[in-house]
Amino acid sequence: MKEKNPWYTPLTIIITVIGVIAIVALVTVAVLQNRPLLQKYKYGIVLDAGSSHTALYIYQWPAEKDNNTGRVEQKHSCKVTGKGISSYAAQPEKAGMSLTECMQEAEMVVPAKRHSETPLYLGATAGMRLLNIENRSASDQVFQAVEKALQSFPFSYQGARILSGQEEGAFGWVTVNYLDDRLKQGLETTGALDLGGASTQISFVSHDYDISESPSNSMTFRLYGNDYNLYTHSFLCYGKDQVLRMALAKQTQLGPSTILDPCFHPGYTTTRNYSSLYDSPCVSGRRPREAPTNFSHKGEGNFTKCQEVVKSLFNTTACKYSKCSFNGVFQPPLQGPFGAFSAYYYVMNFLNLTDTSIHLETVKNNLASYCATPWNQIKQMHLSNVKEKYLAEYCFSGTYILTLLTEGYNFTKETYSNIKFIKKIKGSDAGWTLGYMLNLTNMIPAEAPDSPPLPHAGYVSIVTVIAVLLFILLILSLRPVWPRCSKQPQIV
Ligand SMILES: Nc1ccn([C@@H]2O[C@H](COP(=O)(O)OP(=O)(O)O)[C@@H](O)[C@H]2O)c(=O)n1
Ligand SMILES: [Ca+2]
Repeated sequence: MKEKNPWYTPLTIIITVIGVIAIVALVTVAVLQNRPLLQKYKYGIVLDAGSSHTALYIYQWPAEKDNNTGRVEQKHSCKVTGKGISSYAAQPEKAGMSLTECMQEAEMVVPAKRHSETPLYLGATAGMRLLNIENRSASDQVFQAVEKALQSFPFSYQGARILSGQEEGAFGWVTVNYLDDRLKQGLETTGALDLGGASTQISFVSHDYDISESPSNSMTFRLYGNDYNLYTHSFLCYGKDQVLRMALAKQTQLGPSTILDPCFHPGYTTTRNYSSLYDSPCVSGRRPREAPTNFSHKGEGNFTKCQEVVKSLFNTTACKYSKCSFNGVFQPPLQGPFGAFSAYYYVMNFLNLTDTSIHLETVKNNLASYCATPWNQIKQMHLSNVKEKYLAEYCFSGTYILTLLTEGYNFTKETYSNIKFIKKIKGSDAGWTLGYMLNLTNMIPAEAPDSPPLPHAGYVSIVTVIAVLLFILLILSLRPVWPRCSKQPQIV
């Protein structure tokens, strides 16, 4: 008689079928549940309300990783037409209205279903700091108008405020080092140099120095499990537009109706208005008595003399600390590489001077010959692509940048090459906005995130193998009779 195969009982067949279905279901759930959500992003919007203009930045990051490992990147930027919000002091509603176009662009860029969860921040810098000093109620009204405008959009509005100089400097440093992947990996950090129109910031980590010498210049962070003692300072009125005012004001004190300015090209001549020159807390103390309404501003094109004028705006004598930059401000010795962005980049890029491996003397000589170039020639070469107002000021701005770096911050001909003039890092603009958003959304954890114990594929494989093993075990334990064998089988 043919022996009946004991495996072919109805019970084992049913169990096998159920088991196979269960395993398939288990693996499918494991795969679906943990599948990386491709192309799903979250968004954040930051408005940088600078002294000269406002810019909107949209950031995005993978939706499932917002808290630790996800990389935040700039998705879009929009430059608001017109001047900075502080210029609307006399008609605040227009400050709000000026933002409309860029905000509408943001509505298009951020997918509609993410609008309501997308945080929206506005941070104002030195232009509003100055307006706040000069006219508190005008600054409040500008913020009210801006707030009203921003709240009319479908995003999650998180407020508009003036950043302190320390915040502006520190968040710029966070941005640069985050984008360079230096924080997560605990690498040596890069210092940040930011030049605006109304203020300028320097921030760097100095290891072997006691930053507590000047507590107002120090910020401590714990990021990804590493501690940082950051030195940071913001010089109000030392952005390039306010420094130009100070330089002009200094020179008008000598002869009130005409200035022969070494920082402008030979042949340059324009009529300027005294009231608008002195319309800033940075210069209001210098207003000459009995000044005429206008003065004539003529260019001389002399780099060396221009440097003397700029140097005279730095007080390098008074210092109550072990070491100072200028104006009695503490600064530890410079350390490590530096990234110089915003107006540092715009100016040096226009002047073709972004290569810092070139000897500092050569850089100065090149700038000197640019400054000495007659204004007509400069206009012929560049007026087609650069606004006249900007074009006229590059000699001054270049001279200011070199003087600030060397006489102000004490970069030498040896350390000058540690500076890199940058605009973007991996597609995102260098500036304080990204660092500000990362901080406010808690996207940089204090401790290093635990890396997942297994990659996704490994997890799915292990679940599958274990399920199959359990299933085999179940079948074996339920087998009716073990054929031609009296001993228990051994499972290997
Ligand atoms: N393409 C550009 C854009 C801005 N800039 C200058 O960069 C500076 C930006 O300063 P900002 O508006 O951020 O002012 P702060 O509030 O940072 O002091 C201004 O002096 C602008 O004139 C430039 O030189 N070229
Ligand atoms: Ca700025």
